[in-house]
Amino acid sequence: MPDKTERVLEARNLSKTFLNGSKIALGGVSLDLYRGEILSIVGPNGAGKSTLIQILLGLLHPNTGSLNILGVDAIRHRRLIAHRINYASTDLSLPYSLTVFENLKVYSFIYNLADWRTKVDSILSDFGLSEIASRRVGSLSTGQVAKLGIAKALLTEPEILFLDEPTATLDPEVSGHLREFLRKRVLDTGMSLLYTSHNMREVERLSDRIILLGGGKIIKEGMIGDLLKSNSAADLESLFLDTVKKTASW
Ligand SMILES: Nc1ncnc2c1ncn2[C@@H]1O[C@H](COP(=O)(O)OP(=O)(O)OP(=O)(O)O)[C@@H](O)[C@H]1O
Repeated sequence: MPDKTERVLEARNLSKTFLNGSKIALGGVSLDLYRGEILSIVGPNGAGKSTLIQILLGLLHPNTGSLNILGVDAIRHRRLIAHRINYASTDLSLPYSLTVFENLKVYSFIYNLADWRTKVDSILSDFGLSEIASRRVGSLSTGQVAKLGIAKALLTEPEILFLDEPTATLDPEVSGHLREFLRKRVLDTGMSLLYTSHNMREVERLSDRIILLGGGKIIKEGMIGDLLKSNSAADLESLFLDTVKKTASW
């Protein structure tokens, strides 16, 4: 069982203003992620979700703040822990002329994986991708490409997986399977999952805890049951809409 009291990520006072932007994209966000936890970041368009995830991934440099990941200062020494983290997003494109199998093979080599064939076969089977292993990525549906992106990220068996809107392009049945798969993976391995989503029903079903961002700041955070109770909300969608309405000046 994962130790849900062990912090794997500790972000303090992260802020970001883009040079060409007129407003603050992220205004002093602090958050923790624990081992074996599923944390979702939700918020309206422009709330700062992508900016936050890109800072956590080291793709953007924050103007202020500190970031500790797996015990390492991840702003200064990310290379020390980069192999223990992975990421998938529908914005990340995979080589289109290669097949599903070739994509996973190439990434196994990039990741320098030992026993890559076993890992690729097992991930293909876990994701129900074996039957389309010889199809070129360019011929796949957007949902199949999204699944392959996540499969690719799991090849390295990361301790922390970041996902940017993982199920945005998936139909309800496929996103249901993916949710079950991710939850099982988290339970079996103690992986921590931090992801962004616009789908409140999905967030309710998958997350242990949520952070609601608005205008670059944390507006609400907590366990879903506690949040619904303390805000007398029937579900996350109504809590979200109510909160967005009250802070419409964003
Ligand atoms: N590269 C950039 N240059 C200038 N401004 C940016 C840049 N990236 C984001 N912003 C601005 O920062 C703010 C936060 O954007 P961000 O993309 O982080 O929000 P988001 O919550 O991910 O939105 P969405 O749900 O639409 O993806 C917005 O005002 C956006 O216009």
